[in-house]
Amino acid sequence: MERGGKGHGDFKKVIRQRSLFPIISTNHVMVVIRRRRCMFAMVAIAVALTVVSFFVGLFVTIKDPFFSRYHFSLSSDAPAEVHGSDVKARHRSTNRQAQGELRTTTGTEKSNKTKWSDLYAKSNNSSHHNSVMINKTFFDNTTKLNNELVLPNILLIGAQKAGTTTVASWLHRNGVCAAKVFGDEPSFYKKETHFFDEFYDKGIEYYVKRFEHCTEGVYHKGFSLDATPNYLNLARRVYDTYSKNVPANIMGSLKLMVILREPISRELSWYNHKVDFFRRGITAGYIMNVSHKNGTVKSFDEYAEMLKERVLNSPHNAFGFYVDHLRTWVKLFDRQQLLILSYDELLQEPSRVQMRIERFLGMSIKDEFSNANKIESKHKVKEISPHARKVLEPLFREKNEELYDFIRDHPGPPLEQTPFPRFDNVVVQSNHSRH
Ligand SMILES: Nc1ncnc2c1ncn2[C@@H]1O[C@H](COP(=O)(O)OS(=O)(=O)O)[C@@H](OP(=O)(O)O)[C@H]1O
Repeated sequence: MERGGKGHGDFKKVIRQRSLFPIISTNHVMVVIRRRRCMFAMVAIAVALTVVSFFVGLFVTIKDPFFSRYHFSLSSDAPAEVHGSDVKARHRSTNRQAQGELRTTTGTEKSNKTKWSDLYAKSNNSSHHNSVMINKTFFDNTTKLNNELVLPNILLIGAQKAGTTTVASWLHRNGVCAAKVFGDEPSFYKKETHFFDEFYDKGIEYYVKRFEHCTEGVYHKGFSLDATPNYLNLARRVYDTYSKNVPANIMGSLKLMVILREPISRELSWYNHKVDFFRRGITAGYIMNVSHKNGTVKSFDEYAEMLKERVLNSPHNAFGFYVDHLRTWVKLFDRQQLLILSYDELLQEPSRVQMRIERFLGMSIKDEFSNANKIESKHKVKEISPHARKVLEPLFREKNEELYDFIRDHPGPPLEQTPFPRFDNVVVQSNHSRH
């Protein structure tokens, strides 16, 4: 049926007729059209590829200075473990990202499955000693820090009175960069910056000032150390500061170390420290609780009674409740970043502690520990009385048990002592009689 105008059949016919004239057939036209479509598609793909490669190129150019400036530490290639927290899961994914970047950069690194033992074996190879990064990264362009941020990449977080001065000075003597001491500040700032406990409010610039010289190249290990033992209960602040200011892959190579000492003996050592300072006329607030109101010095028995009250009133501040603090660290940081050391081993077999630290950091040190920060005073209390023990043992017993379980259930780097020695199996008193 015709509806006015030409029907569909007529239209085809016209095309066919027109196509016959002068040279090309309809089939030819269709083929040409198809080829053109093909060509358009190919041109479109080519344009798209060009655009994509342009942006990839731009991205790599922007990132390139970053790659060339940083040496990635072995630990950024380490498998991350997650113990169920969101933060840790995020950390793991960023670690994977770092591994991806590392492979892109060098094309030679191993996959996620690289074993820690392999990494340690690699780190024994001298060519790897220098490949440990300095935590140095681009900072917010609006800061006045030359667009660089330098934070220490080893934190010795405690415990107070557990031989931290000995370990820190050994590392400093052997090429690990120490914090800068300004003007007439006391020299202990070289070891302990107290940023996270005392000067946190001063902001990151304050911390950076202490370590910015550590990029000068004279520190052949590429390591810088803050050994403030008061950080033990400040994991959250450390995590917040590093995670805000340092790329996740570099943050993953932060090395954390802690030395644990039997808590009652640690308290005795801290008591002796404070009494010594008090007798020398130093009256900082934290020292005053070793004295009575009339200015006489408390005995350790009296001090133990007071300590018990304080710990029960504010358990989260008790340094001797190691397990509580370690739980937080391990929630926020990868367990493989944290090396737990034993004071008793430091006392009895220092060379083994040295070996653990060397392997954990990936460096080799010929020098040995010397015995630092030992108080020599005729007033020093050397033995824990039965009374003080009776007061303090019940306070720490349960937490000690939790600690052993925790360390067993959360295995650390392979170089860590396993099993961790129970405090009640080892000599409880300090090194007084041994050195
Ligand atoms: N090599 C070695 N082996 C065993 N014990 C050692 C060693 N070096 C230091 N010490 C003892 O550790 C105590 C001081 O620890 P810290 O340096 O961490 O103290 S501080 O928190 O920095 O004030 C202090 O303990 P006490 O003597 O019991 O008070 C030091 O004597």
